Amino acid sequence: MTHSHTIPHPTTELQREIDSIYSVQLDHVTKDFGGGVLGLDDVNLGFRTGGISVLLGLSGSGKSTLLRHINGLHTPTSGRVRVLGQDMDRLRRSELKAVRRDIGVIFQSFNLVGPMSVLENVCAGALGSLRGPRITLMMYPKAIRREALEKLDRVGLADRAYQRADTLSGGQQQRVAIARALMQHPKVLLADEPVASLDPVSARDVIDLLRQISAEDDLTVIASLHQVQLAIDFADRIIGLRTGRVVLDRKTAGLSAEEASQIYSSVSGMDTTAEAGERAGATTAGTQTAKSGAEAAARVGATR
Ligand SMILES: Nc1ncnc2c1ncn2[C@@H]1O[C@H](COP(=O)(O)OP(=O)(O)OP(=O)(O)O)[C@@H](O)[C@H]1O
Repeated sequence: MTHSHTIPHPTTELQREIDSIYSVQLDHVTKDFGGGVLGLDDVNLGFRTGGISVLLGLSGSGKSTLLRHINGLHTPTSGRVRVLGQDMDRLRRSELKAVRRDIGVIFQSFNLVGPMSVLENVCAGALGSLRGPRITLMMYPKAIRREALEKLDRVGLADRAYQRADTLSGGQQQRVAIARALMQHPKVLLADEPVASLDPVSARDVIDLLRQISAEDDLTVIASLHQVQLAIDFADRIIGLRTGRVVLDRKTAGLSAEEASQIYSSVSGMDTTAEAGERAGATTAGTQTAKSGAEAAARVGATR
C-alpha cells in the first residue's frame, strides 16, 4: 500500500497552486525497511522551487533514503511523494522516466567514466533525450557536443574537455558531474554528499558553483552534507534528520552552527519543528514545511 486513506488530498485547483510553489512535496512519508528499521518516519516537507535545502544528520538518519524517494528509486510504505506536479507512485514507466529526466543527480563519488574524456562524460548527460548508446565522442550530434562544451565552460573547465576524466582532481571531477547533470536541463538537482570526498577549499568551490547555478536557473537543490557551517552558508534552509524523522527545519538566516549542530547531540526527543511551524505560520509566504496536502493548501490559500 502506498497511499494512506487518512491523508486528505487537496482539490485539483489548490494542488496546482501548491505545485507552482513546491517542486517537491513529501506528505506523511514513511519507509519501513523491515526488521524494525524506519528509513523515513512520517516525513512532511515541501521544497520550494528555486530553493536550496540541505539535509543534515548522522550516518543512517535517512538522508539518502529521502533523496531516493524524490527520484523514484524508493517508493514509500505509506504517504505520498509528489515531484514537479506528479505523484511518483502513480506514474507509468515512461512517465516516471520523463520526470526523472527533470531531476539531475550528483554523487559523492562523481560517477564519471574515468577513461573517457571529460567532454564525452558531459555528452552522456544528454543520453536520456537521445536514442541508443553513443560509444565515441563523434557519435554524439554536433549540437550536443557544442552544448556540452558550453556546460563545461559554465563550470570553468572548457580547457579540460579532451582530457581523460580520471586525470582531474576531485573538485574538477565533481564540476564535470555537474556539467553532465546540466545537460538534462534539470528542474530539481539532488546532491548526495557532493563534497564529502573533497578538501575544504574544493568543497567550498563546488558549493559556490551549485549556489550560482541554482540562482541562475531557478533550480531546486536538495543536498545532503556533513559540514554544518558549509550547509548554513550554502542553503536557504536546513532540515535535520534523526532515525528517519525531521527533528529540525529552519531557514538558515539567523541560524547558528551551534544550533544546527544540536541535531547530532545525543538528547533524544528534541524537535524544533514545532517552533519552525509556528514561525512559518506567522509568515505564510515563507512557509517551508507542508504538514499535509490539506494544510499546505490552506496556507497557499492564505497567501492569495
Ligand atoms: N535498501 C535498504 N534496505 C534496508 N535498510 C535500508 C536500506 N536503505 C537504507 N536502509 C536503512 O535506513 C536507514 C537510513 O539510511 P540512509 O542511507 O538513508 O542514511 P543516511 O543518512 O543517508 O546515511 P549516510 O550519511 O551514511 O549516507 C539506515 O538505518 C539504513 O541502514
